[in-house]
Amino acid sequence: MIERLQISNLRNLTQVNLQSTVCNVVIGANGSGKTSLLEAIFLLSRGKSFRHHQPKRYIQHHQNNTTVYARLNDSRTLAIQKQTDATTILRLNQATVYNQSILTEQLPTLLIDPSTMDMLEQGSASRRQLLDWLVFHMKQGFHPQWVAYQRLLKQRNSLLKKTRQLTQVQLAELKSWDKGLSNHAALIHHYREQVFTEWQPYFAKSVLQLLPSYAEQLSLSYNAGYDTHVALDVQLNERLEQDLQLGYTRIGNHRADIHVHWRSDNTIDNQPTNKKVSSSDPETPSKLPALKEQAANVLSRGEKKLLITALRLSQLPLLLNDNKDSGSFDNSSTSRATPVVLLDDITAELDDRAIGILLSTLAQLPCQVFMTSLTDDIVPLVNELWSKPRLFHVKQGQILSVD
Ligand SMILES: Nc1ncnc2c1ncn2[C@@H]1O[C@H](COP(=O)(O)OP(=O)(O)OP(=O)(O)O)[C@@H](O)[C@H]1O
Repeated sequence: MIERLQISNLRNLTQVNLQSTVCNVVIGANGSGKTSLLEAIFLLSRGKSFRHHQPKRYIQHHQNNTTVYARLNDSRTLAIQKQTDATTILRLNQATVYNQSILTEQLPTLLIDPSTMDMLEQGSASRRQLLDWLVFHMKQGFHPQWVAYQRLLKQRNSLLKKTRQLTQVQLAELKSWDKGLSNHAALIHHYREQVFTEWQPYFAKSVLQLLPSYAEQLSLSYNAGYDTHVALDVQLNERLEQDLQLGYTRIGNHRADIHVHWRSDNTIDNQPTNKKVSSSDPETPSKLPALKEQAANVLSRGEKKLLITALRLSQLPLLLNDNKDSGSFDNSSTSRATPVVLLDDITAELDDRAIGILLSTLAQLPCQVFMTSLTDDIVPLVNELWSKPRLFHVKQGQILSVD
């Protein structure tokens, strides 16, 4: 859990130094700097912003760098400095580290913000990241495989981009990369599939809480991005001509996706397709044929937000149970940090009932929460759910603790 947070030169946050607790509520007007505070914590955890990829966008104007520092309740310290040319300096317990994943492991952050509310309609990347967030934190072997896969994929794509006609030497090189890709792909898929299977009952439970009328109708599916019954290199070889025309690799783990499906209830499956259904036909069965659709095509905008909240929220108890099972909530130096949940302006996104369910679920879990809000309407509920929440007011980049 973050106990002390220091930020310098991130957007309008020139110097922030605050002491945080389990639940932290940050209240301020539009443009005061609330989201920037969450952005800083996310940056420390993930090495990137959830708003802009280029550091010069979030580094304060006329400054060369931004720094975020956190001291956790077990005295571990984490720090990141991003410079305008994207140079990154990372520190764990004052020692320089060269891999962002080391900080990510120490500080798992889960973000629920307005921009993630479109993930059902967007391309697969944000949904894949949703699954990979869990896989990263639950399966230690995943990240090195993913890094190695990405490296080979990049090499392959740059070759495909360069030429449409491979020389013998290039072909031999490509085949050796494909072999490597195939080995990493099998493991990446294995980890993802395992975690996906464990996730499903948690997702069903969250849907039951947040979208009870859809409890029987919504289900998740995972698409590996290629046919997992055949080795990836065999498929890449078969598709080589197409990939050369496209200039990139069309199939593989980098194309994996998760989908939420909606299925009508009160239905029958296997309705003969040649049978005309008519309500006046005495032979017409009382139930209608089953309908299946992507949930995004059926749910209202508000329901989609609830669904995305259910997807996110369901990940936490799974991760926390996994931590317990793997014995990592002990005092050893390898113990995982408490997950930090970043809720940006949820009152603008969700109705009161959903906010109540979301917050009461979070209050029961061993996680830390930072939430932002335009008004203090949320405070009575927070006071009911958490024993000593901290309240902060933000004004033009100045953050003041209320208590
Ligand atoms: N690179 C930058 N340098 C300095 N200030 C910036 C930079 N980028 C954005 N800002 C300013 O930082 C302020 C804080 O923005 P932020 O998104 O954190 O506000 P917010 O409190 O979350 O607002 P809202 O409630 O409207 O979402 C804005 O006024 C914006 O103009």
